[in-house]
Amino acid sequence: MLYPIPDGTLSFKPDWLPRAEADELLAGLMDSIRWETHRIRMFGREVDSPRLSCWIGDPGASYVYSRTRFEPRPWPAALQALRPRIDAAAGVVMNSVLANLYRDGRDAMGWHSDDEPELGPRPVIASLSLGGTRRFAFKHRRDPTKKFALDLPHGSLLVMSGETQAHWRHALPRTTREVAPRLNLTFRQIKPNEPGSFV
Ligand SMILES: O=C(O)CCC(=O)C(=O)O
Ligand SMILES: [Fe+2]
Repeated sequence: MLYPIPDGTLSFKPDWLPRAEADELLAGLMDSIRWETHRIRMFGREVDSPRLSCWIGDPGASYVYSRTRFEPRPWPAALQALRPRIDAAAGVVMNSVLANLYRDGRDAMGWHSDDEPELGPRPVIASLSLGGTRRFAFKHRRDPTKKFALDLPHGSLLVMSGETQAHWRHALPRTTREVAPRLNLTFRQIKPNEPGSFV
């Protein structure tokens, strides 16, 4: 269903993936993804990102993030099987996914927009959440008084499209609450011919 916001397009399905399937996918991906600590640039310094990650995609779908180029790892079978349903829900064909594992409430992601050149203008990003519910926050880029947040439960799908990345930043803040580990998958379409990417 549409989640109305100014200057962007969000669609949110809290129970997109049936419970049993979400449970099975979470367990399978915990084991089959090669989790690593990505290095990111913060205030001009390289630091470990506060989460585990893996860049997965079709050959050639490489991605520059925080000035580091990531070559994609191959799709685990369980994710490969899910691709047609993600594509159908998002209305575009995805060729890559950033997997993030937030081990506890101290793991987080800072404010950013997914506006890298290789995503092209008005990117469609489909975010599937598995595991512990965490709060996902939005803040308008020009008017920080415009802000909101939504809880992303196990099996939910959030699709960000239209002008969302151009006008909003988003973050997954830390929390002091007891939270179960959370696995998030942001499916993307890398455009091989956009400046910034290489094939
Ligand atoms: O974990 C999340 O829900 C957000 C991840 C995210 O923003 C990203 O991968 O770009
Ligand atoms: Fe993001």
